[in-house]
Formats: sequence, structure tokens, C-alpha cells
Amino acid sequence: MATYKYARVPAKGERIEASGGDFRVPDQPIIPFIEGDGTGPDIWRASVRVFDAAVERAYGGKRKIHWMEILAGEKAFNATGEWMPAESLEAVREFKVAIKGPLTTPVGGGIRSLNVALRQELDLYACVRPVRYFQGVGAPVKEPQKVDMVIFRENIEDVYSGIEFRAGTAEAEKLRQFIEKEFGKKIRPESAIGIKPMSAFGSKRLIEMAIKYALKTHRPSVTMMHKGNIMKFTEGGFRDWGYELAKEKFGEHVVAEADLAAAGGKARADAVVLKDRIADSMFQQILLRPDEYSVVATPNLNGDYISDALAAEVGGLGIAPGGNLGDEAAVFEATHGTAPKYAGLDKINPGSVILSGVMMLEHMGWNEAAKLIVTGLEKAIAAKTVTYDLARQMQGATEVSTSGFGDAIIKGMA
Ligand SMILES: NC(=O)C1=CN([C@@H]2O[C@H](COP(=O)(O)OP(=O)(O)OC[C@H]3O[C@@H](n4cnc5c(N)ncnc54)[C@H](OP(=O)(O)O)[C@@H]3O)[C@@H](O)[C@H]2O)C=CC1
Ligand SMILES: O=C(O)CCC(=O)C(=O)O
Ligand SMILES: [Mg+2]
Repeated sequence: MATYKYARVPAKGERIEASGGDFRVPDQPIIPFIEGDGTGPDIWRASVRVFDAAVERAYGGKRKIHWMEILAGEKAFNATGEWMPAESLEAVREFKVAIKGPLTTPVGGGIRSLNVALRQELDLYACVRPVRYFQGVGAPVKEPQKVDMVIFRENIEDVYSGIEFRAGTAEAEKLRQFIEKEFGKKIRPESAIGIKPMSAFGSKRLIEMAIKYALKTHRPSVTMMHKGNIMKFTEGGFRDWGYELAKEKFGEHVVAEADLAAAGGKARADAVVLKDRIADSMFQQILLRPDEYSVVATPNLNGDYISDALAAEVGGLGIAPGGNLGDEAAVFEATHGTAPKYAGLDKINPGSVILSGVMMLEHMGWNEAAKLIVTGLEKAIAAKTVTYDLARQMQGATEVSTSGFGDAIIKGMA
């Protein structure tokens, strides 16, 4: 076991073991958590009570999570002088499954995103964000129940690589001159320059995960969302690599939309249709014909944008979960950020972290506990006992606090 300077390894509990994609979850696993900045502490306090109540109710004491706090973000900086102590990453490597609250990233300068760093350092190459409608939630579209999508966002590459040079610096000027001299491409002097690397390796492994998920869960299609008409070799490459991968690895189990006519217009019952859409068009498609889309595989930036847009379609960022998955480890986290204006007010909706916990429990195979939480959440919403964000979109709702919503979910676990 690694030695920890800041974190305290719980006296009881065991490691989740992983090897070659298989993993073994003991009845008493140790699970690291990051509380998060801004509203993170409010949300975590409510969420952990919900997780513990669900596990206790589902397994009557036979199973229990031993939580291990690891430091990141402002809390880490204040305690240690480091934003992301190396041991926090080590803990995720060692214990394999973790959950985190949101972490602040300043705009225009200061530290680079800790969220992105965590994903890159741990090679959590897929950001998986399911989006579904919960009956009774107010939504800005007429038929939110038609939205049932799972986004697979490439989580490591693209403009998130962090290779960027500020306008007016010697580095930016050197790069500008190099590009002009070597490739004859003109960039306006004094420009900031960013690089967008996307590889066949990174794109294919993400699309492969999305297709495998669609096949396993009997979903009808995987749509590659890209801007390949403009960014021909990066986003266009993503699309081409996707079709190539489908042929190489999935044979008759995947049918390209363009080949459907030859297949009689309909794919085999056990096959998935692979299609692609240009990103701007996709944003109108998810509003007008969301039921034509099921699993969406997309590069990093598109995935970031569409995650929040889809969350809004079914009621907002308060119920938008996610998981960062790699072959060796997984870190679950909400789609939203720190929502700083609500920090410390016990007001924000903890639903996204709670649903991220549901994904975590499912990942561990603890489906009974996961189901109890979903039932609890559905009942709290049906009773219109909800936080401000959902209350303002409903008629006759009772607005409750972050902790009050946690209580309502626990009460609803029958
Ligand atoms: N993975 C991560 O850790 C992420 C971190 N961030 C970081 O978070 C910080 C703040 O980002 P910002 O752009 O304000 O985006 P946020 O997602 O934090 O908040 C934007 C708005 O979304 C709504 N919202 C967010 N979370 C919830 C919730 N749990 N319940 C209800 N409503 C919610 C609120 O809307 P309203 O005002 O209408 O109530 C809020 O003002 C930045 O530093 C950013 O970099 C951002 C995204 C992800
Ligand atoms: O890292 C950040 O601050 C933002 C990340 C983000 O928006 C996301 O992962 O969806
Ligand atoms: Mg985002």
C-alpha cells in the first residue's frame, strides 16, 4: 500500500482489485472522495448520507463503503500548498474507483484545470454522461421524455491538451514563424495559438467503448458528433477512424447508416447502427428529434458543450451525472461545476453527484443500492419536494435545501 501524508486510509476496508478490464469489489471497499470547491462541500454532505443509507438498506450491514477523503483544489492548496497532491492521484490508482465534487478553474490565466489534469494523469479516456428525463421535472422542451442519450466524450485529447501560447509571447511568435516558414500558412501577428491534437488511438478507443456499451445495453445506434467539414483531419479523422474501427472490430454487429439501404433499410436486431452528424446540426437535432439519438460518441470539446445542453433539455445541471472511465480506474463526477454563488448556502441540488454515485454503484455491481437511490429520487420528484432549480420549473413544488433533498431521497427509498 502507498504511504499517504495527508489522506487517512480507513482502518477497515479493502482495495478494489482490477486487472485486464476485470475487477473484484470486496464487500467493504475503500473509496476515495474529493469534496470539491464552491458548493462541493454542501453537495458531498448530502450525497454521502444518501449513498450510505442506500447501501445499508440494500445489504443490511453486509456491505459498507469506507470513505477516504483525498485532497484536491482549494482545500488541498490551503492545507498543503499544492492544488493536486500526487498522493491524491496515487489513491485513485490504488483504490480504482473514486468520486469527486467539482473543482474551480480560473479563466484566462492561473492554474490549468485540475479536472482535466486528473483525467489525463489517470488516463480516464472516456467521460460518460447519461441524460434521461425524470417524470415530473419541468423542462424547456415539449417532450423531454424523448431524451434518452448517453454521451461518450473523449476525455484526454483535443484542445484540452493544454498546448496553448498567449498572444504576444516569444513562444507564440516562434510558432507562428515556424508555421509560416515550414508550411506556408499565415497566422496574424500577435495571435494566441492553441493546438488541437487528436489521434486515431484516442478516438478509436473512445468509439469502441461507446459501441460496446450500445451492444451490451441493446441501444439502437451510436452517433459520432464531429465538425469534420471544417476541421478535416482532427474531427474528420474522428469520424473516419470510427467507421474504420467498426469494420475492423465489430463486423456485422455494426451497420453504417449509409449501408442501411443495402441491408433492406433495417439493421439486424442484434446490431447497432453507426451514424455521424456534424456538430452544429446535432445541436438542433437533439432539440427537434432527440428520440433518433441514443449513444453519442464525440471529441472532447463537443462533448463538453453538448453535455450541458442536453442536461438543460431534461431539467438542468442539477440532475446531470457522469463518470470518467479508463481501463484501470474510474472517477465519477457531476457534469456541472462549482456553482460558486450558492456555496455554503445549503441550496444547490445534490442530484448530479448523487446520480454519479448511482453510476459508481452500478460500476461496482451494487445494482440494488443504485436502484434504491433512483427510486428515492423519483419519489422525491413525484412528491415535488425538490431544490430551487427544479422547484422554479414546477407548479406547486415545495422547495427544500440541499440536505433536505437528500433527506427526501432517503425517505423515498422503499
Ligand atoms: N468537472 C468539474 O469540476 C467542473 C468544473 N467547472 C468549474 O466550475 C466553476 C464554475 O463554472 P460555471 O461556468 O459557473 O458553471 P457551473 O456548472 O458551476 O454553474 C452554472 C450554473 O448552472 C446551474 N447549476 C450548476 N450546478 C447546479 C446544481 N448542482 N444544481 C442546480 N443548478 C446548478 C446554476 O444555474 P442558476 O444560476 O440558473 O441557478 C449555476 O449558476 C468554473 O471554475 C469551472 O471551470 C465547470 C464544469 C465542470
Ligand atoms: O475543468 C473545468 O473547470 C471544466 C470542465 C468541464 O466543464 C467539464 O468537464 O464538463
Ligand atoms: Mg463542462
